[in-house]
Amino acid sequence: MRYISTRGEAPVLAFSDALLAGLARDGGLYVPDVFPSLTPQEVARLAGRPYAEVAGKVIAPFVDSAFTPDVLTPMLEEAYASFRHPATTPLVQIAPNRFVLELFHGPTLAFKDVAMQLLGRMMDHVLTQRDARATIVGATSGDTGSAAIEAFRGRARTDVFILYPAGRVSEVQRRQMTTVPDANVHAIAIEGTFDDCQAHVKAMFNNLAFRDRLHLAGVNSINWARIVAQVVYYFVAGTALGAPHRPVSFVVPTGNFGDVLAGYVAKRMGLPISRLTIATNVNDILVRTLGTGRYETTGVVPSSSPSMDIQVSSNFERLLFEALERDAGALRGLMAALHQSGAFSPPNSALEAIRADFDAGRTDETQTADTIARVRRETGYLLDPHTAVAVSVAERLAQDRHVPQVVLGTAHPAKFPDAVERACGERPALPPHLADLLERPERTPTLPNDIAAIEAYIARHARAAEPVA
Ligand SMILES: Cc1ncc(COP(=O)(O)O)c(C=O)c1O
Ligand SMILES: N[C@@H](CCOP(=O)(O)O)C(=O)O
Repeated sequence: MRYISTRGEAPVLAFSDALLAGLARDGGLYVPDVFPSLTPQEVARLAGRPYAEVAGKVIAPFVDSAFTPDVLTPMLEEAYASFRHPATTPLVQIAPNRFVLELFHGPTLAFKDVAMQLLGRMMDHVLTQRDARATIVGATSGDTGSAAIEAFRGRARTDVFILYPAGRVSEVQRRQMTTVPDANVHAIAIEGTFDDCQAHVKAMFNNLAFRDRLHLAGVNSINWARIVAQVVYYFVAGTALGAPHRPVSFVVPTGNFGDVLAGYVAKRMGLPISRLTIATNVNDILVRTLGTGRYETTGVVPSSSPSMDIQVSSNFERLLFEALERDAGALRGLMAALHQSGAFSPPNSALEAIRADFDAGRTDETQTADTIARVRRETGYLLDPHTAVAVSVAERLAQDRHVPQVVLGTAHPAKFPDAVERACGERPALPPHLADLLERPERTPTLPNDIAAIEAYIARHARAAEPVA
């Protein structure tokens, strides 16, 4: 399997190189040159198998010789042993034919742990093989940052620098990043939005001299390995509900488009997915795009589901690339328009291709709070605000009642205690391993929303930085 850039002008890479590369050198995102597929018999054999075993079968076609089964299998077993639920990602029924796929039983209580626990181990393995070091730079609206810090803390070959928007993440999310004492961890508050943080990360990758001098690597979902690891739970849930013998639909709380893109990859690999529904909060650029045909950024509005307060959805580029039938030149044109004017209009054929697989719906703040309160009252189940956004969209969809509908449960409600308490009067408690989080000392510099200041800070603290030539 080789990896090509969506913009068509970067070197073609093997998996291990794409793993360390982050953004492609032409500013694009790496994708496999072909999507591997599983036969219906192979899909059927995944039903009821342990999570790590399913992960081995789904991930194997994407990796290279650095991850032979004798390396990958123990790595997967170790990664998912860190989850607090024996099923790793259990399904919980909340209504007739509607299920929540709980993805938040990992160490930092959000779905990001599923991929990050593996990514940390994979990167360490490749860096050790090469006797190399890397400087990880990432942007977070709250959850990627804590998951990355947890996965990389204390690792000798990596320093991790996470940019988060000051004042725009929950207190629990911030403290999960700022209370980690390991010297290789740097959680940096930026006076801006998540979109600003993500733009700075991309700018650092596009500054080739800086990138090479610091040996930059990325752990956001610009990294293809993140997507692959997330494909696994679609197969786990789909086969538990009858695939390949019957189709399943998924409703996905969406921001940067990594999670729902993983569902699309699962479908391309042979999982019978009927519909993939993009669920957004009031930051609804993707809903507007599917509705009007125009992708147009507006200002980010803070919400009770802050991890989805995103306007520039990185992985939408990967879907557009497919919808444009892999025409990298056409994609470069759309991305140039986005850069110049903050908007673009994909051709009708691409929009139709997207609408053939995807629906989209938006949930406002009142609907989110009402959904948390009502579902708690009627079923006893406590939703976090991100999952509530998707449950609300799911309830309003015209749904084929013969197709099971799975809502991705992306975070534990205790990560957002204020929003949950405002909605339903109950304050969810943190699990025992985080019980004293609010008492732990914090360490977090604040930097201006300025790429020069950020690069200077990272260059000063990164152990992998080569001297300036
Ligand atoms: C809790 C939670 N739900 C949903 C999302 C949206 O996921 P994605 O960015 O993959 O679309 C995020 C952030 O990524 C998140 O942290
Ligand atoms: N919601 C995310 C934003 C970054 O998304 P990623 O999947 O590209 O890492 C977060 O919690 O940080």
